[in-house]
Amino acid sequence: MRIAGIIVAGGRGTRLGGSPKQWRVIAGRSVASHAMMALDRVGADPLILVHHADDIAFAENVHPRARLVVGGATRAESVRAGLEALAADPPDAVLIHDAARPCLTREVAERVVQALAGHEGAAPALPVTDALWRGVTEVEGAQPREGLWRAQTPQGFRFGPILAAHRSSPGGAADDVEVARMAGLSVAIVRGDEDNLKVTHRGDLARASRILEGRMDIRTGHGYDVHAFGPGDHVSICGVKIPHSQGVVAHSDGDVGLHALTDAILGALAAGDIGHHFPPSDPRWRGADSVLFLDHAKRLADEAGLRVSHVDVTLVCEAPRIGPHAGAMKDVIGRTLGLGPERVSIKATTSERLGFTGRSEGMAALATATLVSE
Ligand SMILES: Nc1ccn([C@@H]2O[C@H](COP(=O)(O)OP(=O)(O)OP(=O)(O)O)[C@@H](O)[C@H]2O)c(=O)n1
Ligand SMILES: C[C@](O)(CO)[C@H](O)COP(=O)(O)O
Repeated sequence: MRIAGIIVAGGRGTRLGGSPKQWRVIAGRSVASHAMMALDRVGADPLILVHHADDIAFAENVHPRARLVVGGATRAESVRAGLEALAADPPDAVLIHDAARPCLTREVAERVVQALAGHEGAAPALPVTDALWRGVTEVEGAQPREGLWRAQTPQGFRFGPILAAHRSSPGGAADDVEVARMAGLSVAIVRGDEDNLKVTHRGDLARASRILEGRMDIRTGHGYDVHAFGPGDHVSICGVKIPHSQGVVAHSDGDVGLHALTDAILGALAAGDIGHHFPPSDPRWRGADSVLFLDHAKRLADEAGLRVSHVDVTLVCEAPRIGPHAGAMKDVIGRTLGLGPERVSIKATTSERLGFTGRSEGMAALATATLVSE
């Protein structure tokens, strides 16, 4: 089943006040970006981001796969704009989600998708657990709560029926389930999540931020490598070929910096060490460019849903001098890992002529890598 995602982000956030809530940054990214990533994780494709006409600059930075669509004056009009944008190449189903609900989990979204197998629509909700009253300043009566639910998003639907329902809707519906029900569609209720709150009032941003930060997976790995100097006229360090009076003894290009860094990333992933992934006994890695090893570690991190956020490499040698090449080293590592120069640190030290590095018998490198969940 091909499932598209629509994230409605066209509101003004008047109840919260200040700049529109969906573009505020919590736990490292905008509220809308968290919402978008949640739909991305369940494979929704394409991802439509419906935004206010004034907010194009915010919307452009939300997600690399976002298709931007300008919304309308009400939530229902914004949803309709998103649905119409999909109509030329209709998916089988669509998940419609509030940008203002950044704490959506994969489990809730998957429950909605699974329920679509047997229904035209499905949506998450939580039963009302508090007593309900009617009244303004005094209690005028009790309202039975049995059979009442608090509606959440994403609300999922077969695409054709929900597009037709929105096209024929008179307007004024609070959500897409109401639009669907008015058109006679069946909508299953699936279990929602107390944490899937809609950022609406003061205090909700802080609560959402606490929930997201509590879920964040932050890992650190470290790596260490040594190579002996031997015959040759250059050394490769952190991807940069530096002329030198000696070379290094190694199976690959003997790049201590990239080997230590690759091991640091593998360490954060608890995925063994570089020798496990690229055995020295394997002739394929003879003279290999070590950028290849670093790229492999980055791909393993991507597959685990982790992003390399920062790396720090310390090179230990009496010579060659590292300083003049540190910028080029940062470029190679930054390009391979998708990091800006402010997130790649290259440091160097001599060992005061002590030990094997001090006697220039070889060089060493130490590295740490910090990985965070996407
Ligand atoms: N014209 C509108 C109005 C709302 N929304 C979106 O619908 C979701 C739920 O709406 P709500 O929480 O009411 O957001 P706002 O309308 O922004 O808030 P407020 O009512 O406080 O102004 C939000 O992601 C909001 O951006 C939209 O896409 N287009
Ligand atoms: C769609 C919705 O999130 C379901 O709870 C909600 O109705 C939209 O927010 P609003 O405050 O009603 O605009």
